[in-house]
Amino acid sequence: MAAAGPAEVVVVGSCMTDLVSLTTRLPKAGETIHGHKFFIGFGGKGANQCIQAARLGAKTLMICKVGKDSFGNDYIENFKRNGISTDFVGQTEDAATGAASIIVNSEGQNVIVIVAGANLLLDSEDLKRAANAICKAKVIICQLEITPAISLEALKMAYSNGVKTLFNPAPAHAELDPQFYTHSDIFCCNESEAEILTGIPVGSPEDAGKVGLVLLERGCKLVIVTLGAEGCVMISVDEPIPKHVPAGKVRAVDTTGAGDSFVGALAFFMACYPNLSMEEVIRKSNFIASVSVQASGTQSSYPYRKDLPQDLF
Ligand SMILES: Nc1ncnc2c1ncn2[C@@H]1O[C@H](COP(=O)(O)OP(=O)(O)OP(=O)(O)O)[C@@H](O)[C@H]1O
Ligand SMILES: [K+]
Repeated sequence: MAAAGPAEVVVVGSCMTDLVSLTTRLPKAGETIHGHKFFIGFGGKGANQCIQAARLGAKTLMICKVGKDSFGNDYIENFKRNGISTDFVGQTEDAATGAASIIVNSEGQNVIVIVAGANLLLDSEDLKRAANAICKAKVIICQLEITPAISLEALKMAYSNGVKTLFNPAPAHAELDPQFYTHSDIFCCNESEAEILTGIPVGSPEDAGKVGLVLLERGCKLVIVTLGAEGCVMISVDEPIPKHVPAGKVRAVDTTGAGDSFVGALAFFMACYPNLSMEEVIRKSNFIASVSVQASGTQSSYPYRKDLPQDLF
């Protein structure tokens, strides 16, 4: 269980239950087919990032909303098992816990339906109740799987109290409120999000550097563009020359959830090792995320501190 005292990493974001069916092919409209395997997974970008930060040893707190249903109860248990404070996990009767129904065929192609449900009912009142925790955190993480105005409100609350803000604009919206840029200490996106936000297609570290410059001009303090197996590119107001931080070579078996592992690790190292340079924080986060791609599933692939090389800490 987490120790007493304020949480170091606070996440304001989503929880989703993944309902996954494996089939040989995807069904056509109106068709019923039989799959060969079904499993339920814990997902949602906010929760994933919180779980990774907690498994590395940060004192974490989740601010989110689930339904008053069995998926919601199970999700709260999942947070508790990972040592995450659930004081501000609300349960509503007005919507179901967020769910992603996923069908994957034998070629690995998928169709996905997401019903955000209770995630969209997280509101200003919920943030006000958690204001003390937000303002005492070392790092706050927000994404876009809840109502964007609520993410922005949380970022502003944290920013105005000197809490480091880490914003992950996922899933990307082309018309992002410009205040997201000016209230992000760290703005971390992947290649496709980078393209949606800037119109610059990203296929190389050079392209990522161009994106970084555009996002600095929009007001971010430090931009990270993740590049899958290539690691990522960072650029900051203090050092406005793009720097490629490569990831180690590994045998990837399932890259699902790598981006959230990376963001959770970033928050952990920023909160718990404030004297590390950002380049070192990013190098270590690349390593953590590269461990996650060597195991299947999302949260199920996220490493625990005890299983990692101890020179990371
Ligand atoms: N094949 C890989 N080998 C090593 N590291 C990887 C690999 N794929 C991803 N990573 C690590 O994970 C980080 C995030 O990956 P990526 O840029 O693919 O994020 P993403 O597109 O948001 O991922 P996803 O949507 O699959 O969660 C990378 O910066 C890198 O550190
Ligand atoms: K994985």
